[in-house]
Amino acid sequence: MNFQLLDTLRQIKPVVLNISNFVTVQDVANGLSALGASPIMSEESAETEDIVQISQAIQLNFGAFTTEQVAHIKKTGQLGNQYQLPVVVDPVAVSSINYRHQIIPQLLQEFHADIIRGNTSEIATLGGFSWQAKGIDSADGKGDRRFIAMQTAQKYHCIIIMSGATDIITNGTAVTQITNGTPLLQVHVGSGDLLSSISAAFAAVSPHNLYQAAQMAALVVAVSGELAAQQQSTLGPGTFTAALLDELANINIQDLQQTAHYQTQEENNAATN
Ligand SMILES: Nc1ncnc2c1ncn2[C@@H]1O[C@H](COP(=O)(O)OP(=O)(O)OP(=O)(O)O)[C@@H](O)[C@H]1O
Ligand SMILES: Cc1ncsc1CCO
Ligand SMILES: [Mg+2]
Repeated sequence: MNFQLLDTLRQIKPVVLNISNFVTVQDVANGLSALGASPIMSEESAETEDIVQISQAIQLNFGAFTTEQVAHIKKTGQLGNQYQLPVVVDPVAVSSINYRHQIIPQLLQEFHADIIRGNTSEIATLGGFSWQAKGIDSADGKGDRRFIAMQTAQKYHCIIIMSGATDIITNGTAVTQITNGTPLLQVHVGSGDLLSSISAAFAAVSPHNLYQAAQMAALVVAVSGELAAQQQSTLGPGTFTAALLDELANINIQDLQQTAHYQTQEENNAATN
């Protein structure tokens, strides 16, 4: 785990281009900004290439798209690949809605996603596994989440972040499991979207080691949520939202080291298991 990436992110303040959904766009912008990155959002295809040229990473959220936005996402993803920026995809509700189940795998053929971040059912669906979902949320299911995440990473040649009470990060061979967090993150709509955008911010400052970027993104969100839930001022989902933003701004390497609960399995071991 490369904790130093947190300070690097704050020094560089990478510009992260987000195609966000209209539900969580402000959470994503404010969360990125609180952490120390520089968010920019856009819905206009005519300006996409200009914005890609001033960005250090791209996050494409498939939360609520129109036909025009599908074309915009495709163009942005392709330009991201062309300009060699890390591209993060969030396949919101791909498991629950047939239309998305058709469109999202197609989009993933049109450009390469470097990191895909989704909940268990979203990642399982992309990987070709079945897992119950309820709207935007994952539902209970039986299966080996670690195996599903690894297979999906191999299928898409990317890093997978499968979020949940335990976050699983994998490049297809090495695996990290993070058990930090709080059920309030699950209640807060958009904490997954925020994690996806923060993954892009870390990818921007660790472009040659996206696995480390994904590890840090998942750890920072989970630990910030856990510490926010412990604040005396946190009474429920409303106050949690404010406390989460404060924690994202205040969290430092020492907090992470003291609070982190994770296990890693490196490539050599993973290959034999
Ligand atoms: N039961 C839980 N306990 C602790 N942390 C959780 C729990 N469920 C989710 N989290 C944390 O919440 C964050 C978002 O993960 P989640 O799987 O809820 O994403 P999501 O379903 O895509 O969310 P959304 O669609 O609302 O953006 C992650 O940091 C994850 O660790
Ligand atoms: C609630 C909701 N509906 C479409 S996107 C979204 C936010 C989670 O991504
Ligand atoms: Mg989601």
